[in-house]
Amino acid sequence: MDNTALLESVNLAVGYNQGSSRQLVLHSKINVQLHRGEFACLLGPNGAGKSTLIKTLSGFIPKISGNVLVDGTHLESYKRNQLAKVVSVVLTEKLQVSNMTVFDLVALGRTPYTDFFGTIGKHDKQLVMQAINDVGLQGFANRQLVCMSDGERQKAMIAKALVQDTPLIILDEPTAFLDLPSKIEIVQLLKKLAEEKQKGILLSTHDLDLALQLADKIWLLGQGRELESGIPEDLVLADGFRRFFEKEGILFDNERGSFKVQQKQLKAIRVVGAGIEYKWLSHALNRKGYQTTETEGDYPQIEVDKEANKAYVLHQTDGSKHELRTIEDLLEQITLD
Ligand SMILES: Nc1ncnc2c1ncn2[C@@H]1O[C@H](COP(=O)(O)OP(=O)(O)OP(=O)(O)O)[C@@H](O)[C@H]1O
Repeated sequence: MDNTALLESVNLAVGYNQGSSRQLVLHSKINVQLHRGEFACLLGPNGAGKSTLIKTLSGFIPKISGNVLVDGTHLESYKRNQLAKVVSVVLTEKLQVSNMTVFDLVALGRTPYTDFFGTIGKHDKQLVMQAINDVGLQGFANRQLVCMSDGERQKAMIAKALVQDTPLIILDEPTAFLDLPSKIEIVQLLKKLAEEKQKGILLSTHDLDLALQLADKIWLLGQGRELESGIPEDLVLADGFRRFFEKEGILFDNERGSFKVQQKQLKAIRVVGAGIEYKWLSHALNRKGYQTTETEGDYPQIEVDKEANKAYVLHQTDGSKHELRTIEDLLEQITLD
């Protein structure tokens, strides 16, 4: 099996040339690899340099130094049309082609395979319609892009990348304008393409939760830090998300794999029980500033008693007892007492 990485950076420095002698170097010594069949997500806070890295890896902006290899060959050695058969790129810039239809835009993805006049054949048309369906834009083929929402246009751009039929696909925040079900659909579709067609797919995203669930590899980028890459679980265990994302008052919960807002927890309360009711009751109490504990003490106690159909039994420190059906009623009762 060919083990050459589809995309590789070697001591890559990325940034911007500002005038004749000034350079803004955002990151240097980036060494990463993306292999066939791999679905990688690039994550990092705002301004970390994700778009800059994506644009450098896909040849849209020049590197500062180091090398980018695409399928083992230096990026600069590719002729434009050759490169278009190896890598398709979806950037976030707003489209300037507003009087085009979805079909016309997606069909542009076939350009590397068409003749001098850009004529597209029956097979190309089928691929275009298939890609339009794959991204969930059934019925939109003849719609003008100007008459579509940002999310729909974003799906059309992804369809264009799909019909380009390249082994490597690089996308900069492709799900930024999509609603949650569409985000999941698109990310799943890209993951499936990586798996089934052995493509290498790299996307930058702020959807940490989706990346944790679906990425084969995560690349973490932060300001002034070296890029760290690995499988999601190893990065969590190495405190990667804490180091790259935590801010004052916002904590990454390594157990759950998600962020939580740090609340001032002043009052202790004992919670006894199990199951989903127990989990969401603790959630509500933490949100209201209670520190929940399972240890007995001189503070109120709540039993989660779903079986007996009373749901929540509150024992106050003065000996009073209240049986409540919802968490909302319970929170009100605690405040009243
Ligand atoms: N053309 C440019 N010239 C100079 N500096 C730039 C240019 N484009 C971006 N920058 C700067 O480079 C840094 C990284 O920007 P970049 O867009 O790569 O970050 P990002 O991680 O993609 O951020 P976000 O999550 O907000 O999209 C920022 O400080 C930005 O201001």
